[in-house]
Amino acid sequence: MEGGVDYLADERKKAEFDVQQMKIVWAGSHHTFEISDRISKLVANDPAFSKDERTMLPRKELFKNTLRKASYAWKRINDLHLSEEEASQLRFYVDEPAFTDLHWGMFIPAIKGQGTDEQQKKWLPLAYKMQIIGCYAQTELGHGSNVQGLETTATFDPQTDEFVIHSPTLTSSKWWPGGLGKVSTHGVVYARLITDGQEHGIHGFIVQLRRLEDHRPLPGIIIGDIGMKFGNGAYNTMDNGVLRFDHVRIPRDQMLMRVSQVTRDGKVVQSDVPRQLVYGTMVYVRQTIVQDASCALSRAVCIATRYSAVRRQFGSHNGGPETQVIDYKTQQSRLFPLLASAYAFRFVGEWLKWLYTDVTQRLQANDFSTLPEAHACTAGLKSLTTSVTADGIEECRKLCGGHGYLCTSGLPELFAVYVPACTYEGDNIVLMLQVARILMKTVSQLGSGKLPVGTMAYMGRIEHLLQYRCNVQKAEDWLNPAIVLEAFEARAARMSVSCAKKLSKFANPEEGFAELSADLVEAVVAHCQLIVVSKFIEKLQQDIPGKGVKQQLKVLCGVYYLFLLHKHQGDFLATSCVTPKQASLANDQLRVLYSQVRPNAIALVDAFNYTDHFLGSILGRYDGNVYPKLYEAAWKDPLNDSVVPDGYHQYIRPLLKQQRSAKL
Ligand SMILES: CCCCCCCC/C=C\CCCCCC(=O)SCCNC(=O)CCNC(=O)[C@H](O)C(C)(C)COP(=O)(O)OP(=O)(O)OC[C@H]1O[C@@H](n2cnc3c(N)ncnc32)[C@H](O)[C@@H]1OP(=O)(O)O
Ligand SMILES: Cc1cc2nc3c(=O)[nH]c(=O)nc-3n(C[C@H](O)[C@H](O)[C@H](O)COP(=O)(O)OP(=O)(O)OC[C@H]3O[C@@H](n4cnc5c(N)ncnc54)[C@H](O)[C@@H]3O)c2cc1C
Repeated sequence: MEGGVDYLADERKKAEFDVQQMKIVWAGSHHTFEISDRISKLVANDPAFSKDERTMLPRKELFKNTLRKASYAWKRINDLHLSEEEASQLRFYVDEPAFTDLHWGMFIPAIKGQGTDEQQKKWLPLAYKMQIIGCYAQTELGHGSNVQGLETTATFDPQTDEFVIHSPTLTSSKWWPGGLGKVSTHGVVYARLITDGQEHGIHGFIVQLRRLEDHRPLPGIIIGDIGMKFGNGAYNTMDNGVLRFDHVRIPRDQMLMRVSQVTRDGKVVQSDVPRQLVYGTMVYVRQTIVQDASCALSRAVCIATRYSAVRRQFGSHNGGPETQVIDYKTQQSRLFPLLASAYAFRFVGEWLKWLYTDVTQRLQANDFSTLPEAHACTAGLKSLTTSVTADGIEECRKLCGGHGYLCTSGLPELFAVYVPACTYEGDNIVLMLQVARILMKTVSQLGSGKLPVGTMAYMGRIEHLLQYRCNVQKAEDWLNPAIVLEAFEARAARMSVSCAKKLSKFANPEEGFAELSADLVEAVVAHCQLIVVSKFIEKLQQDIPGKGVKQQLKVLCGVYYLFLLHKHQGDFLATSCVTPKQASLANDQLRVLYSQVRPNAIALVDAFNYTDHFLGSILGRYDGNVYPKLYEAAWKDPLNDSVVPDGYHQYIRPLLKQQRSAKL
């Protein structure tokens, strides 16, 4: 803090709860708090990880700088003998998208999830030591969402016991994989398996792309970066790549063979694991993306909340200070639901991580029963949380007024880095439609005696939910979690049943599904919101120590669900889950909760425990010393290097001269 002055000190004194305990709740445990606190400070205090000039660097310099940081980070990880968990926290706090994200986040998980024990033994040690660097090369120029439509071929040649990897068309060029453009030596490449003239669907293959000696592409491989992306700095630190194969040969044992094997004589043998495991890496990453959503949203909310307490406009009485913009009810009604959503996503992310771990353990024991639930939850929650987060970051920018538009606010870059999360790892609408299929299947099986499980279990009480009447009579009734859960369950169930009824009127179900897809997406949103609300409520049933901590979380949970109820009151009214009077009472209660959040708002964002380095925002500085720092930063812009700009003599002077002579 500059000169030890904390301009937000008065705000911090207002807190009605133990912030240190809330930090532990946010982190998930004492252990994770200790690691993230120590590692974030380690990164923040190391000038080699500075981010100050990132948005001003030309692409080549920006990229080289990312390589420098990634290599330095790797050195620190080794020098300090960091554990896997600490190393991953270090990469997180370096806060710069890089090839390492895909190496650790997709290449290694793909080999772990789809490789046989033998393949894992061969490739993982090399990858763990970064003696090879890998990417996840699935998407092509012509197809991303439709994985079955990929065109790259892997044709088995029994003569040589090899696969021939080939890009038969321009549209079969791999396009987008992160780390591919300039760095990766290897890729898990997804291709259409062909043996003996027959197609056997999409499979993953480990393919070496560049020579380890001089980094040049191997024969038959064309490889490069796909070009600048949205925003300054932002995701341009990543070398998203293009890749073409001209009959590139790899040994047979480089097909990832956990799901299917190709024998020496070219026979395809299916294991007893489901084919969908080929998509397993995507399930894993979607789960991490939900956790990442709470990080990105909390970061934007932290900036907007602190700045809203610093910023004053209007309302001065007798020469006194003007009103802090955070005290405007409209500001609160835009900001506090996002604050509550950040907490909600944190807890649902925690739960999803548990679900994923559980599914993985079951898969190892050949129990595949929970795979559809894992697919539905990761797909649906990835879509819901990334959409809300992307919109939320932009809302936070607006909440910061004009200064939010400056790169030094940190918000434009955060938005630009974050917004592709709505597209990568599955376009949000495409994924919602996957969940819609599962929902419709669940509804259609309701009469069959097969009870729905997991997050769909509420559908098992369909009779009751279709007859349900909400019995809220006064505003405080909306603080009763049981009432809220039933209202959300009834809304989700009724929307699904309504879609299923309409669907049954179509002779061709696929045509019906396409025709009703917009309604189906709305039903999926209702279902996923129910999951988030229910996991928040479950969290509150745990023992949460610390003065006032649980109470604050109750308030935030209330803000989260009552805001959703208010925003989607059309759904709740149209499905007769609430009456107009009850919806109005919900909104009354929401306003009460906003006023309870207000004194705690700064402490609630302090609980994220973000360093100023990580936040990367003058508006979000911990000490609230915004104006002098904004003023200082302006002078550091390269445009201010000279008083008279380059180009003056060429363009401005002749213009001014011409106007003067015209006047004369
Ligand atoms: C703090 C943590 C920090 C970490 C931060 C992480 C952030 C990372 C940051 C940056 C990294 C960015 C990485 C981005 C990488 C990528 O984008 S990789 C490419 C991702 N591509 C996609 O996601 C493609 C999306 N498309 C698909 O997933 C599928 O093609 C499809 C599901 C849309 C359709 O597939 P299709 O084969 O046509 O399937 P269907 O016929 O519809 O379904 C057949 C059955 O399979 C079930 N199913 C589908 N997918 C899965 C799955 N993933 N898992 C399990 N099961 C699945 C589906 O329900 C059907 O089941 P039934 O037969 O029972 O009906
Ligand atoms: C920053 C970034 C990083 C990426 N990294 C990687 C990577 O490392 N490896 C990799 O393999 N890929 C990567 N990708 C690719 C990414 O996974 C795909 O772009 C993504 O899956 C979306 O597919 P698409 O581009 O084919 O979109 P499209 O499917 O072409 O989507 C276009 C539009 O069509 C709509 N649409 C498509 N199908 C349907 C349907 N059935 N019903 C209704 N609407 C539909 C979509 O909603 C969307 O509005 C990355 C992408 C980005 C942006």
